[in-house]
Amino acid sequence: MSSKIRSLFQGFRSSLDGERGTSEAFPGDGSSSPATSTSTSTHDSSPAAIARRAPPTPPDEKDNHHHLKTLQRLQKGIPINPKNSSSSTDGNNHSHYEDYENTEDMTDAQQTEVNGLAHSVSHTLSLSNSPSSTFHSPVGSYSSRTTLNRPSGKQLKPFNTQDIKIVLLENVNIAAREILESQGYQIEFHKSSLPEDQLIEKIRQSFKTNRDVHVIGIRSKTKLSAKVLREAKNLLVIGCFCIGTNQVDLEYAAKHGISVFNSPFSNSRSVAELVISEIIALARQLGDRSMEMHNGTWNKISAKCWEIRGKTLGKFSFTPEIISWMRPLTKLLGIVGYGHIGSQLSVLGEAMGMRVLYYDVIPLMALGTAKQVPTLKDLLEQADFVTLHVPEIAETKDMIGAEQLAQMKRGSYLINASRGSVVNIPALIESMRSGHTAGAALDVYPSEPAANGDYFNDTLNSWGNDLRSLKNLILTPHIGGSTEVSEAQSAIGIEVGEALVRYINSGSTIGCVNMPEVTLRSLTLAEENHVRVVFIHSNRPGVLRQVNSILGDHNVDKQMSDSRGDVAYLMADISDVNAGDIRSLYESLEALSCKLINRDTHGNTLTFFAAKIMTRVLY
Ligand SMILES: NC(=O)C1=CN([C@@H]2O[C@H](COP(=O)(O)OP(=O)(O)OC[C@H]3O[C@@H](n4cnc5c(N)ncnc54)[C@H](O)[C@@H]3O)[C@@H](O)[C@H]2O)C=CC1
Ligand SMILES: O=C(O)C(=O)COP(=O)(O)O
Repeated sequence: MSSKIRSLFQGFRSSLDGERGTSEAFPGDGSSSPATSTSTSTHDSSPAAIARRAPPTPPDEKDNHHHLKTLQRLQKGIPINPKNSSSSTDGNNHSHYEDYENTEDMTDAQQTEVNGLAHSVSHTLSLSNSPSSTFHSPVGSYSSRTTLNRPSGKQLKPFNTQDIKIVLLENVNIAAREILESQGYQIEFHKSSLPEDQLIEKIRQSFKTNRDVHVIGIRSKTKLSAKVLREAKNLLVIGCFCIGTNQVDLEYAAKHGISVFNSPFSNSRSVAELVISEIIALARQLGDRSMEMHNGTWNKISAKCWEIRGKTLGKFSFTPEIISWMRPLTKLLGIVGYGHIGSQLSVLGEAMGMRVLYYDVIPLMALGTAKQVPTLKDLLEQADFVTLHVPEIAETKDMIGAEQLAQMKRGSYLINASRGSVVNIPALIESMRSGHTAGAALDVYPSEPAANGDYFNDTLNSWGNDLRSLKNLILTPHIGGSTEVSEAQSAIGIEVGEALVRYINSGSTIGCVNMPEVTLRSLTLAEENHVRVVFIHSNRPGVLRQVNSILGDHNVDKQMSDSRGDVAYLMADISDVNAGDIRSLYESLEALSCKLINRDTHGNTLTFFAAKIMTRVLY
């Protein structure tokens, strides 16, 4: 990368850092765009047509220079011409973007150009939104973003699901929609989430066919319970266009051969930055001062307002005793859950002069001078700010209740941007009313509305109005990951969109959260009579023997199999398969079952156990 490009990019980053404002649109936001649209791509997705497509030409530095210029102009609200942005420097363009505060308000075509620029810049310069993006990253998950742009081997096509039909909910970013449409898949797009009964109805009616949905794409609101999944008889895969996957019944999905993908860290930095802003805002009671000013009240006070940095020692030299005496004056940040978000926060907190302690259920390498503590209690007793970054699982439900709040120091603060179920809200209200907890910031709630509107009251959660009445309590509508244009939302769209395409077209489960991770190198164009078999089955003895006896009629070139709990995933590339063989191969695998002994409470019972969960043949 030339130094010119690098310095341009640095300028671009600092302009982002300095000028970014975030907001999120949902239905009810007055947007005039239709809430639902169905698009049927006219692309020819046959293997031959796909193979004919030329691989994309990588943009050269000149293009980067231009893209960066354009992005800088977008960030500054300077008009550019979406049809011919290369002429944007002449100052004579009439902007299609200038009135928009964010791309949620843009048309799809305008978002497309912005995302395209961002995607192109980030791919070409190998940029990451997150300085420590490889930390804890699952194999292949982040680097996989570039895979679709590489010239690859033969593009496979599912045998028994020719027309892939996708329902996208919760305003999934345009970047994802483009990736999926470019494959010729059909997409039904919805801006908001749907409650269970409506979702079931939607699945039943989608694409005017009977439950013919192959892919569902959601964010954090849509609950894909067993009841909902049971209706989606043809579902192959779920894309969670977010980090959390607690909204999906992962076990039910796996047992029915439905793979689930998420974006493990594309919005981690966005959450960490929001938390940093909240730490300062709580320490200075910014929320209250701002609210007072909005109501016309000037209330200049310094009582119970603090800096968060460590106390500087200035030019004087102090004895170690004095230094250790001064250390407690440094504000201590306590991070619960030191994963992608927690560890980002650790770096940012230290950069602002805070000391960092963290608690996690597994031993993790400390970044900087942060220290892991053995128990949650150790952390709660010492930290001035406690911030929660754990997943929603049984162990984290009500993790912070009355007992834990009492263990926290008097005058300390609590921040929750993980999941609403992690904090017992009535206990927090009590602790704040008593003055024990000096302030809190909540981004997530046990029940959250499916769309934007006047929903934050006692109807949704019984204590909604109690929360609204509390001082020094920052309430945000689950916006931790809500940044866009080359940041969280478009990055997530690209990452999950590409994972879905890889899964549908090649069966690869790399990055999957509920299946074993299995992949094989691509088939080449020269391998004409080769097909790929994906067989998801119960993890029981004897199944592989039966599968291999079916595959054995052909030549098994390569094979990989792995299991996760009760479910096993086998992928095999076999050759010498004529077009006419594909159906019988598929049907033999579909019919596969094996005999097992199941014991009931009264003794031994001989039963037949169906081994097959799902068969896919890709050719
Ligand atoms: N507010 C928002 O918009 C967003 C919220 N989130 C939430 O934040 C959560 C954390 O995200 P990441 O850092 O990316 O997840 P991660 O999986 O990278 O890290 C979670 C960490 O929590 C630890 N952990 C699990 N159970 C624990 C327990 N009982 N006690 C202590 N530590 C425990 C894990 O070992 C892991 O290190 C997500 O699961 C999601 O629910 C994520 C993104 C955006
Ligand atoms: O990524 C996550 O887990 C989040 O909580 C963000 O959710 P969202 O995409 O904003 O609904």
